[in-house]
Amino acid sequence: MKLKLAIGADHAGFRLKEAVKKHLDKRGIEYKDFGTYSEESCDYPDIARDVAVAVKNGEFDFGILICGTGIGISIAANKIKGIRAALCHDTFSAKAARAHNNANILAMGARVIGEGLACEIVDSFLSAQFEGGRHQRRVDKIHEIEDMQD
Ligand SMILES: O=C(CO)[C@H](O)[C@H](O)COP(=O)(O)O
Repeated sequence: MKLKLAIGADHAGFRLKEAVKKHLDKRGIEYKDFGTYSEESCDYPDIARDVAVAVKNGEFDFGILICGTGIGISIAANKIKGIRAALCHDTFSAKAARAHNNANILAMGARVIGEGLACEIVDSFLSAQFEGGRHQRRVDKIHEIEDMQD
């Protein structure tokens, strides 16, 4: 299956986003860059919203979001119904985020990890498969909680 990704970052994540894009280019993985496009200060919820909505609408298989810590941008993305954004700073968590949580967005903090590790985390996230079974039941329960808010 040919993957299509949505990628976005705030000003703090801009440089790491560019490094991850280069890595995706090398791997021949298609993506759309939702910005930001410079290190000029901006607000991470704006980027999180655009990427999360595009992933939720099925335009992309997965999203990648980067801010300084990865915290704000993942919190914001998780406000979109159907989004399971996972903040990962190690490859084990990135793999588990897909295998157990069926995460559809990977979030990272550019002020926390370097480019090499970030690219390995992206690879781990993209190569893992959701295992279903008991994990599906738990993911369903997450979305039941979401539905309680309507
Ligand atoms: O990590 C972040 C949110 O979780 C932001 O990137 C960070 O808060 C931006 O800070 P500043 O405006 O001081 O560069």
